[in-house]
Amino acid sequence: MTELVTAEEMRALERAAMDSGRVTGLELMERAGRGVAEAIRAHWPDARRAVVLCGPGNNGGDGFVVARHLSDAGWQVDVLFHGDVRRLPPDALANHDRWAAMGAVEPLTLRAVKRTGAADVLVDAIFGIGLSRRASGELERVLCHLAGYGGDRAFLQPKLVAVDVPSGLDADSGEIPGKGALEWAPPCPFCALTVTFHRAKPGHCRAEGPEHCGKLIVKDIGL
Ligand SMILES: NC(=O)C1=CN([C@@H]2O[C@H](COP(=O)(O)OP(=O)(O)OC[C@H]3O[C@@H](n4cnc5c(N)ncnc54)[C@H](O)[C@@H]3O)[C@@H](O)[C@H]2O)[C@@H](O)CC1
Ligand SMILES: [K+]
Repeated sequence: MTELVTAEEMRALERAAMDSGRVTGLELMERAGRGVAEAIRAHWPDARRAVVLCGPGNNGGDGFVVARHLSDAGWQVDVLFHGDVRRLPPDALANHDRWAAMGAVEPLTLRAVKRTGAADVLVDAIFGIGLSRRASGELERVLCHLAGYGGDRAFLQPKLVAVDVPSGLDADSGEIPGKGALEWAPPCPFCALTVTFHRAKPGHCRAEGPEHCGKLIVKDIGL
């Protein structure tokens, strides 16, 4: 079994690499997003339409990078964003702005996600290792829908790729914070593919992780 790193160890590795001046956060995000776009094009070679769901942090930042790389490869890409642009971390804001100069950014709502039926690929860039509690409100409704609430799992799962971690899954425990035992559809998508960075995290390999991750690809981002 190759070595696993926890979310905290990953953050420490990223911080050390940035503090050493070897790499910037923006370059790490570029490598991460580019790696996800490469994995998507390899997994869905005939696809040409993607919808990227971006959350309020750097996982969303990766999503904006993925959108730009797929668009540059000739894909038709729509981006749905949940959050306050003014509160995006700097690297995510920079990539939001780069994307916004080439494509639209629409609000991430359940209605907007349901309209994406024609997309070949749905990119989950809502939460990564920064998830700290159960998602609530519109995000919870979106994540339950992506989990197949109402019977759409067989339709949605083959299209879903998670950036770093399926949103709603704890990257260390592999649990879904706040998921009740009797819950039919957890607020966390079942994905065909998950693309993570540097090393797999414990949550990819234990508890509910494997079923929600699908095929796991680990991309080197030069840490
Ligand atoms: N330089 C870096 O830090 C890099 C980070 N990367 C990406 O950044 C991700 C981590 O980014 P962040 O630490 O910003 O966190 P996330 O983007 O995973 O989460 C976004 C934000 O959501 C908020 N949040 C947490 N749980 C929530 C909930 N239940 N409801 C609503 N909001 C909630 C938190 O404030 C968190 O900052 C990684 O998973 C990876 O995808 C990669 O780009 C590699 C480089
Ligand atoms: K994610």
